[in-house]
Amino acid sequence: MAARKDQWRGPGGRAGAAGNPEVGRAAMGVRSVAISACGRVLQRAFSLHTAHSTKDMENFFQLVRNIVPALTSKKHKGQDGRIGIVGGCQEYTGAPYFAGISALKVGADLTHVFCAREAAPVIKSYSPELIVHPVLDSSNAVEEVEKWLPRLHALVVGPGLGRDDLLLNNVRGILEASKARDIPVVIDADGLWLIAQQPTLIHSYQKAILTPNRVEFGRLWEAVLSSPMDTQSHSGSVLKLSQALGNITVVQKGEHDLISDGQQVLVCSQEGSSRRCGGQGDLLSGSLGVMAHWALLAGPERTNGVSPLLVAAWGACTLTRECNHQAFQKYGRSTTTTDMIAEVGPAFSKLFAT
Ligand SMILES: NC(=O)C1=CN([C@@H]2O[C@H](COP(=O)(O)OP(=O)(O)OC[C@H]3O[C@@H](n4cnc5c(N)ncnc54)[C@H](O)[C@@H]3O)[C@@H](O)[C@H]2O)[C@@H](O)CC1
Ligand SMILES: Nc1ncnc2c1ncn2[C@@H]1O[C@H](COP(=O)(O)OP(=O)(O)OP(=O)(O)O)[C@@H](O)[C@H]1O
Ligand SMILES: [Mg+2]
Repeated sequence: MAARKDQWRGPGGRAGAAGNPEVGRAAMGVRSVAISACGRVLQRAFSLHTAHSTKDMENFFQLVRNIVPALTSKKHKGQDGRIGIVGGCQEYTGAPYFAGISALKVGADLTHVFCAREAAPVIKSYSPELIVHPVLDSSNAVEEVEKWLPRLHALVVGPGLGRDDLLLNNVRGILEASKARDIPVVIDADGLWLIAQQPTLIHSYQKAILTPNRVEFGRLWEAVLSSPMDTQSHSGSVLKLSQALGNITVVQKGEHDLISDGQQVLVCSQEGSSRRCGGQGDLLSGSLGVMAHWALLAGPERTNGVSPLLVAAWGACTLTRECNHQAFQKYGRSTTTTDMIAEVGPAFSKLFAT
């Protein structure tokens, strides 16, 4: 049994070693692929869909490398990513910071955080690198954010947002405006709370990626599917939720990350660690914001026909878990998300250097 962030784990504190018996098991009509740390296919099961060859899947790291933009002296600031983070309230200032700084460390050029007024000075004080807009609880929040949308390549909605109705209402408007402009949106944390209240907000929007943890996944499931979840097949459940939401990309985080676009399910089992400090999901959503932009820019030709958002999600999951692994090697039980963020550069080079 995997440890949860808030779970007592007994003397020794070691993570349960047992693998998830369900991983790699295909639901009917699901192609499920588990990829090891070295990118080798561990298990595959096929039913209705045409398989990618084993070699294709071994090259999954290469697909991520293919979407990473070249560093050249010909570029100007902003070209490799201007990412917006929508979140940050009185209680939660760490989450939007983690998401924003992670996007920068992965390789975005600029990160804008749109947060509640009270949260802004705090978030600014963590880092001079984030551009912080204290607008999210203002009466004209949607217009204030909309002004920036033409300049943003992707939005990450939800880290540290909280569940205040005023903020959630404003985020509803921001999501509508982002969809109208065809901007990719990663929805995480309390952004998922909003989607569980109103799934139509995001239904069928092909540039949306949802990144629920297990509990957030359960909430979404209840909101959009009347049937009980199949606890025997997590990959089947992720596939089904994606389909019920109009084939948008869903990343279920956990001991193994399951990623689906309603057509197939990828499993990311990159070795992480048994340390489950809060904020790791924020690192993932921020990384995914920039990688989603890169993947869509690169297009399916660069991803061998695999959905660019699947490639981005697999890349961000692999990176987050590798950061966790590397930080844990150094700091063990005292590892925190800040330590993981310090590993983004080395981990990215190790996994995806071009
Ligand atoms: N430093 C910060 O500011 C942080 C703020 N955070 C924010 O805190 C707010 C609430 O986020 P929560 O994640 O607590 O969401 P919820 O309030 O929905 O709580 C989810 C609960 O589920 C538990 N859980 C997670 N994975 C589980 C699993 N696999 N099995 C069983 N239980 C599991 C968690 O421990 C948590 O208590 C969000 O706005 C989030 O962004 C978090 O991102 C953590 C860091
Ligand atoms: N049991 C586990 N073993 C290994 N890695 C895990 C485990 N659970 C989660 N992870 C990894 O941790 C990262 C964050 O997932 P998690 O479920 O902690 O998100 P979260 O609850 O949203 O985090 P946050 O505290 O930022 O809100 C993901 O990359 C996931 O792969
Ligand atoms: Mg979270």
